[in-house]
Amino acid sequence: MPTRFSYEELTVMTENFSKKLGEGGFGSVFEGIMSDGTKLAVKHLQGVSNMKKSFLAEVAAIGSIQHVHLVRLVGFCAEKSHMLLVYEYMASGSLDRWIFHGKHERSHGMYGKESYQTLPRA
Ligand SMILES: Nc1ncnc2c1ncn2[C@@H]1O[C@H](COP(=O)(O)OP(=O)(O)OP(=O)(O)O)[C@@H](O)[C@H]1O
Repeated sequence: MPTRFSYEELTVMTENFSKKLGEGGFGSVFEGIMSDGTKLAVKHLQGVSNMKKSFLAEVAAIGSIQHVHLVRLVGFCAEKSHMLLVYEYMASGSLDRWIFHGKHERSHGMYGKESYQTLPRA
């Protein structure tokens, strides 16, 4: 099961949500670092404050999935109206970039060998 973090812990891990990685359909994603140095992606969900029950059910379902080709849900936070998801950090960027442009860009050598090798987990 994923770890339950307090909002305070995630605020510390993301240095007050200061490093934005991107923006998704449900809110912004921020870089976080755990005390052991592990990098994380913290997704701060917006407009879901009345969905706490479904949120927790989803977390339990997604949190039980572990697959080499899927980004792992490390933890979550559901505190008052704050709902956040904590994922392992993916260094290769957005999946759409790989789906729509990956082949073309790779063939032109825009990504290093290392990025190419991480493709199955991107
Ligand atoms: N695990 C991650 N590691 C690193 N960056 C991430 C991670 N998850 C998301 N991001 C960054 O945050 C951006 C938004 O991600 P998010 O998953 O919220 O959006 P999305 O897939 O575009 O849309 P949706 O919210 O509809 O799923 C991504 O494009 C990426 O740059």
